Amino acid sequence: MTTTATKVLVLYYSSQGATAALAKHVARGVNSVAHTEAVIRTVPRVQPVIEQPENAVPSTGAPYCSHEDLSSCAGLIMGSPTRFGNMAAPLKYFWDTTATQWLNGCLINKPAGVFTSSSSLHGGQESTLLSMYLPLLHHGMVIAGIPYSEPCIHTTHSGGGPYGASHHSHSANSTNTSVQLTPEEQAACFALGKRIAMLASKLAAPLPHTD
Ligand SMILES: Cc1cc2nc3c(=O)[nH]c(=O)nc-3n(C[C@H](O)[C@H](O)[C@H](O)COP(=O)(O)O)c2cc1C
Repeated sequence: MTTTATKVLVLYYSSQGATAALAKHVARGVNSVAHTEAVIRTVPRVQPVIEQPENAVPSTGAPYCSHEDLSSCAGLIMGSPTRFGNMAAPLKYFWDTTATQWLNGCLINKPAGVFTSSSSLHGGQESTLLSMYLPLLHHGMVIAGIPYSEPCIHTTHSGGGPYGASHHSHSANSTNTSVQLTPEEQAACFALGKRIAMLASKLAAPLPHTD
């Protein structure tokens, strides 16, 4: 990570690996923009207190997101599995710890986008994407989806739409998720990452001086 790069936070939760696969392609899109770098972060599972709490550092995969990651990013792209048409509890729990960041306004005017994975095609991808917008709007972020100028949005037969990137994991039961993304799903992730990175670069640029 160079100190001059514009950082775009790719924040996701994934239990079976599909949303993690989407995050990699989103990050690829972010990194395709000059002087912009993806910072990939996850969040711990939420567990009942009678169970063993998570370790402070994950044994594999992306590091856990810190509040410093929020304040230092120039843009944010959030991904969650669809859980009953909504974002997964670990991400909601993370946002519930961000009252200080809401008060100090560290995310205001920064661009944000979202992505999801669901097992059924009409099982709530769009409602999940919209549910993820809510905390981002409360934090004052500028929401951006995927425009119809992207060919993948027209040709996809599974995930990807104007609300954000997505994946149809096809599993009949939620324990057998497919992480194989179609070319259109990959393209939608890339387009979303690239768009948020371009917006972050522009919005992070110093404003012209006026008297
Ligand atoms: C508690 C729970 C609720 C779920 N709710 C939905 C749902 O509403 N609609 C749907 O299509 N899939 C639902 N799923 C399936 C997951 O969204 C799907 O398997 C997804 O691809 C998992 O992503 P991951 O591999 O990143 O964990 C649910 C899974 C679980 C465990």
